[in-house]
Amino acid sequence: MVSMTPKGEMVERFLDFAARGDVDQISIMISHSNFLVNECGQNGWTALMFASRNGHFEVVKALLSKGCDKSPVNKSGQTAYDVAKFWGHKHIANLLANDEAGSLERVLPNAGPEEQESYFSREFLHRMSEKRTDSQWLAAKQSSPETVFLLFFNLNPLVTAPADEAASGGSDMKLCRLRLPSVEELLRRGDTMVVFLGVEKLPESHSSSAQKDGDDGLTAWFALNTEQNPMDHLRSVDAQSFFLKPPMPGLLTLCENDAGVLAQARAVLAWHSRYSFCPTCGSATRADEGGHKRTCLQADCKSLQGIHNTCYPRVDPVVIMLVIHPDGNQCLLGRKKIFPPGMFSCLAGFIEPGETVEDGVRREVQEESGVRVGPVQYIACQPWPMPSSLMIGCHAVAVSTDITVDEHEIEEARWFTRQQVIDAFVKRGRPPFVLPPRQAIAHYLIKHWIGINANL
Ligand SMILES: NC(=O)C1=CN([C@@H]2O[C@H](COP(=O)(O)OP(=O)(O)OC[C@H]3O[C@@H](n4cnc5c(N)ncnc54)[C@H](O)[C@@H]3O)[C@@H](O)[C@H]2O)C=CC1
Ligand SMILES: [Mg+2]
Ligand SMILES: [Mg+2]
Ligand SMILES: [Mg+2]
Ligand SMILES: [Zn+2]
Repeated sequence: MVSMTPKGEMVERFLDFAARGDVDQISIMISHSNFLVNECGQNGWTALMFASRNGHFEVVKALLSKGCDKSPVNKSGQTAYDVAKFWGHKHIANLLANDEAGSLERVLPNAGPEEQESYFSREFLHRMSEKRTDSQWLAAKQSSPETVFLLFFNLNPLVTAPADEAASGGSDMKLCRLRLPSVEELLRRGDTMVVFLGVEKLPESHSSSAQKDGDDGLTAWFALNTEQNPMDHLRSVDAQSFFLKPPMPGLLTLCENDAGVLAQARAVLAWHSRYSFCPTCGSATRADEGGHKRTCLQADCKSLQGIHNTCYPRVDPVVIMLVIHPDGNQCLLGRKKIFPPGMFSCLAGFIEPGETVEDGVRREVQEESGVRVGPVQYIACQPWPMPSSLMIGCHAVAVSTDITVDEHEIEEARWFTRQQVIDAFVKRGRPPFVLPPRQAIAHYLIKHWIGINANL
């Protein structure tokens, strides 16, 4: 074993405290030996990287307050920011990114924009997928008075309008959070689909004090769907509540938190309502794993051997793209017949088997508009729960400009100048077209293009 100098030992001890989140020890050691904040250990990691790896927000804050350098990279070329981002500690990544020169750009000079939160994407529950197979835990949660139930009737969620609906323009609708007494009767009915969504995220300071009596103190959420009007079976439900329909534009009126949980719940419930029979052999199936799996009841069915994606909720990838003219100053937008009058949006289409995102973008644009596309860059994505798409948003550069629309799909496609797009955003004079709603990723892709070019 290689023997260490006293300084080396001190550094390793310091890094260990950072990795374990011991903010008190970290502060004491820094007060004597400030140089420690920028030291790295034998594996090339600094204290900031260890704290970022393990999600120790307070340690990261303490290190930064002592002038710690955020730019060093480990042997894989990752900064503390990259480490935090990779392990999903968004709050730490944000803290580290608020910086004159973003470290991501230094390491990956061609990196795209920061991860973008979109409508339908906010995760305020912790999914706790490891509990889906714990039927005892799930049953206990289903009969707990703390548990929250969301109710859907034919995939339409039960909501309440905000008290000052006039002031909010009918937006910010809330999903009704029902408790056990309201839904007890529905839960007993065999035709109610039940899906475990997750548990409320706990503040970092949460201790294990709530764990007495075998209760873990976690508030679970479930989604229920019925295909028969459940109103007769509900108890003590707010008289103002109602089932929101149709999905478009109804689902776009929810508040941001609720849109996120709705996207998860509705996509899984829609899958159950469309896949009641086994896609492999046509037999009846049973919902398992808290509603995240369907198992065929036919003992010799192929779907029971190995892992089959037919047994799990589906997500359909869709590319959606803003195509930019070779002159850099115009973008291509199209309209479908079903769009509201005057609205133009980004072209979009389902990815086909064996296709990359880039090839999907090039094919769909050519099919729908006749325009040929060169470089494609990923920008952001959005779950789209109608019924269960994942919109993969890109910018793409055209290499030809003549338009021939596919009339089956698109009524009209046109190049719009940057000025026309800005006029549509600010609704100045008589804008040449209406933008898609702000909740749609198409809106963000267009806005992002305008932002990119703002100073040119
Ligand atoms: N969030 C947003 O900003 C926007 C979302 N969208 C969504 O993107 C989705 C796809 O866009 P489209 O232009 O309709 O796709 P598309 O251009 O591929 O054409 C739709 C046709 O593709 C076929 N298809 C292939 N795979 C399919 C699948 N897995 N599910 C259903 N149909 C499939 C069907 O024949 C369908 O009529 C739509 O569901 C739409 O709601 C579309 C535009 C904007
Ligand atoms: Mg399309
Ligand atoms: Mg298409
Ligand atoms: Mg298509
Ligand atoms: Zn089967």
